[in-house]
Amino acid sequence: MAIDLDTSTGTIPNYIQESWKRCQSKGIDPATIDKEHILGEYELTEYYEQYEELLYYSSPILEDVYHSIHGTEFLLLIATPEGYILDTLGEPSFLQQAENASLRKGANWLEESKGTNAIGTAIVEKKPILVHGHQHFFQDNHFLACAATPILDPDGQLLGILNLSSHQQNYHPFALSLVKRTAHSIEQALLLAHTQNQTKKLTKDLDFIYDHHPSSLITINKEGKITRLNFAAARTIGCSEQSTIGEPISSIISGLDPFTLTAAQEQKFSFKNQVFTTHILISDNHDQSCVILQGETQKQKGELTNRYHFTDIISNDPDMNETISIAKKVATLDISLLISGETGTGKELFAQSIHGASLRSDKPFIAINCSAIPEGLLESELFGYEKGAFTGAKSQGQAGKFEAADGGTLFLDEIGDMPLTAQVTLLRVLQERYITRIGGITPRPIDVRIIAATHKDLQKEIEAGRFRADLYFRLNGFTLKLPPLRNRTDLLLLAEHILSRLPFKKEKTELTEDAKAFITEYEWPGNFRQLENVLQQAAFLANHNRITKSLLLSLCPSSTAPIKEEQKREQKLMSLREHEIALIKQVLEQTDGNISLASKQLNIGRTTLYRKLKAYNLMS
Ligand SMILES: Nc1ncnc2c1ncn2[C@@H]1O[C@H](COP(=O)(O)OP(=O)(O)OP(=O)(O)O)[C@@H](O)[C@H]1O
Repeated sequence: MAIDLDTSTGTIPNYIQESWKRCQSKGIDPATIDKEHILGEYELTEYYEQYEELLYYSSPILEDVYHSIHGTEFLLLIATPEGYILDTLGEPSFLQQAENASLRKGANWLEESKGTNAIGTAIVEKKPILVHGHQHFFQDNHFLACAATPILDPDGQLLGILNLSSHQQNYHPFALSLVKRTAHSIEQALLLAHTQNQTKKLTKDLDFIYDHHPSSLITINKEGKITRLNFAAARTIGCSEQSTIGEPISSIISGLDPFTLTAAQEQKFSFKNQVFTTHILISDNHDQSCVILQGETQKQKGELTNRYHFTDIISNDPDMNETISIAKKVATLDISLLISGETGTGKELFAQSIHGASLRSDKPFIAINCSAIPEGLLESELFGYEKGAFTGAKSQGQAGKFEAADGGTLFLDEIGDMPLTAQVTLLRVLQERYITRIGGITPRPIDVRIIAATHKDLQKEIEAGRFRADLYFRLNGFTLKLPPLRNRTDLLLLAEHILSRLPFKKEKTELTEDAKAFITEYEWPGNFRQLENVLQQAAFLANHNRITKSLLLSLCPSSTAPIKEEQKREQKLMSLREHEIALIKQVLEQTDGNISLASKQLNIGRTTLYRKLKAYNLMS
C-alpha cells in the first residue's frame, strides 16, 4: 500500500510528512520490513558500556513511572542516538506483541530501518514526537501508538531516546507529556551527577593547589586550632601534618596570636630566626581562616642565613650524642673549629647549629665552599677587591665573605681543597685579624669566627704537602669528628624521622621488618643525605605506604645484600662509582653544565658535586 501524501486535510503533522518524504526518497517499501539486524550479546554489551551512565540514572526513574502506570498495556524503552533499543519495561500482556514488532533490546529503530516511527523520527527531529497508527511508515506497525522524546546530556547533546508505545486503541492523550516529564527527570539526574563530579574534581584541584602552593598555608578554626596545613607550611614550621592538626597555632608557632589576625592587616612576627608576614583569608562562614605565612629571609649582607639549630640534629647514638654535647659547649667559646666527617654526615648542620648557639647568633652566618670556587677567584671571594683590581671586576669594588660575615661566623667548607696560595693569605688574615681587599691598600679590621669543615684527612694532606700545617693548627681550635652513618646505632630513628616529615605525603609510611633490617645493615656511603634520598624515593614509590626491603634494594645502586665484609664493599664502591660517574655525566649534559641545576637534579649539594667532579676528573 502506498502512503497518501496528500495532506490537505491538515491532520498530519509536518514532521510526519517530512519523515514520509525522507523514507520515500530512500526507496523504502512500506509493505516489507527488510531483514533486520538485531544486536548480538557482545555488541549489546558494548552499547551498555557506552551508555552506562544513561542506563544507571534512567532505570530508577523508569521503574517509578512503570509503577505509576502499572495495569495499562504499554512499553517503556530507552534507545541510543544510533537507534538501538537498550532497555525495555512493560506489561507482559503487551510485551509479546511489541517483541513481534521488534520493539525489543538490540533492535534498530532508525527511520532507515523502520521508516517513520517515534524513535527514529525523534532522532532526526531532535524533539518530542508522537506517531500514531497509520502514521507509521510500515504497515506492520500501524497497530502501534508511540510517543518519544530525546534525552539530552548536560552539554545539550543527544544522549538517548525515551519512548512509550502501546496498542493504538489504548493510546492515552497524556502519553507524550508523560514521556517529556520522565525524560526531563532523567536529564536532571544526569545534570546533578555531572555537577557533583565537577565539584569533586574542583575540590580535588583546589586541594592539590593548596597542598602544593609555594607559600605556607595554614588553616585554623575559630578557636585558633590548626585544621589543615600544606607541605610548604609543614616545612617552614618543621612539624609533620599529623603532629600539628588540632593543636593551637600559637603553641606551634610561638609569636603568632591567631586572635589578633585580621584580613585587613598583615602581622609580622619572628620565628626560627626569620621574619614572617601573615596574610589572612577569612572564609564565608568565618569558621575557618586560612593564614598565609610569608617568610622574609633575613639576608644580612651575606648569601646564606643560619637555618639549623641543635634541635634539628636527630640522634640517639651515644657517640653522636657525645659530639652534640661537646659542640654545644664549644659553641659559646669564641674559638675556631674544625669539623671533619664524610660527605652528608651533617657538617654544615653542626656549623649552623653552633653559630645559632653562639654569642654571634644575631650576626651573619656566611658559608663558602672552597672547592666550588675556581682557584683564581677564591681570594677575591674571601677578601673582596677594590675597583679596577682586575679585568671583569665590578667598577665600585666588592666586599668579600670576611667582610660580609663581620661580627658573625664564616663557614669554610671543604677547606682541604683550598689552594696553597689562598691558604697563605688566609693564615695571614687569621693571625692579623685584618683583611685588605685585592688591589687595595687599606687594611680593614675583621671580627669573624671561623668554622672549617673537611671530609679529607688533613694530617695526610699535610704529609702530602697539599695543606699547610700552620693553617691547620690555626683553624683547629677544636676538632669535632662526625661519625659516618654505618657506625651509628640509631639508623631506624633517623629513618623514622625522615619518613615523618616527607613533604609530599600525608599518610604515615611504614617500614617492613626486612626493610628495617636492611637499613641498619647497609653501609650508606652517602650517609644521611643518601638515606634521606633513598627513603624519600621509596616513600613515593611504596605500595600501600609500606616500604619493603626489595624496594630499598632497587634504590640503592649495586646493592643486592647488606655489605659488611671489606671485599664486598670494594666491589660495591667500584660499581657505585661507575654508576655515579655515568649519572653525573648524563645530568650535566642535560643541564648544559649548570652546576646548580645539576646538583638539584642529583639531589646533592653543590659542594659535593664539585668534589665528585674533581675526584672523577670530570672538570673541563
Ligand atoms: N643527625 C642529623 N639529623 C638531621 N638531619 C641531618 C643529620 N645529619 C645530616 N642531616 C641532614 O643531611 C643533609 C646533609 O647534611 P650537611 O649538608 O650538613 O652534610 P655535610 O657533611 O656538610 O655534607 P657535604 O660534605 O656533602 O657538604 C642535610 O639536609 C642535613 O640536614
